[in-house]
Amino acid sequence: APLRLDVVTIFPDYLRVLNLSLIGRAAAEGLIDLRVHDLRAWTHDRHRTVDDTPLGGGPGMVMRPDVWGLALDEVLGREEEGRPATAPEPPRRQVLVMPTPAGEVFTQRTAEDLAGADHLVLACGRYEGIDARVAEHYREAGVEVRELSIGDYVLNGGEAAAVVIIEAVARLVPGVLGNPGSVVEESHSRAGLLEHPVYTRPVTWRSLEPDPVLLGGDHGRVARTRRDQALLRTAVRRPDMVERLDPAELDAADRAV
Ligand SMILES: Nc1ccccc1-c1cnco1
Repeated sequence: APLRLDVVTIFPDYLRVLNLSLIGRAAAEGLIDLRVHDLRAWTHDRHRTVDDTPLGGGPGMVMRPDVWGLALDEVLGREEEGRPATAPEPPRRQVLVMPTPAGEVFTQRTAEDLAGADHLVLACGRYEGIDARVAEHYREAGVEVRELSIGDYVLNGGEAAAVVIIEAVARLVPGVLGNPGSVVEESHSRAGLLEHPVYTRPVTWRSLEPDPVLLGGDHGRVARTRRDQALLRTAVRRPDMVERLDPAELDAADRAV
């Protein structure tokens, strides 16, 4: 069955970018079942209100739990407040993903984990966030809830984070990428090093040339040069990654070249 992706947002148009290229084709090929929902469809009032002032005071607005509860019950297929469940049998792995600056950091490992789910529901919060009881309610109800940050910077809402998470996860779904080979050799995955610099023709460009080793046919030397470039780049740009390097893995990478 295709990976089902539901996104709930007050800016559904923001997610239209997902209909392009990779994800669009995968959806067209039935590998992914992407549905975007306007949260306001579940509002009760004429003004279609989704937020209110923070309890305890303070600036900004908080998104209401009652509106989110109705939306997520339906999208998760859960029976609540009188509506029968539509969750498919046998029970599949559902994950409620809530982008938030206060979340656990989303990494390639997280993407690999989420790619193994059957159904991802992404709740995109705006303003100061979604009432904390929403995550609490669904956790208590036994739903796998993942509050995820895509990095330490401030966005206006979860939509951009949702696009990032969906792209990183969807490309891991078998069949979505044309050439599965490219999924393996990538930054942040090969022996914990950054990707080496890449070059192509013309060999000389504005009097700049790549390391001549790359122009020879000695694949062993090319591989060693690339590993050295990856190590140097990682040491300069990501000292945090160098500390986490497992020397045994490095030796393995060494032996592999
Ligand atoms: N800043 C935000 C505001 C709203 C929803 C998500 C975020 C976020 C997610 N990852 C980093 O920031």
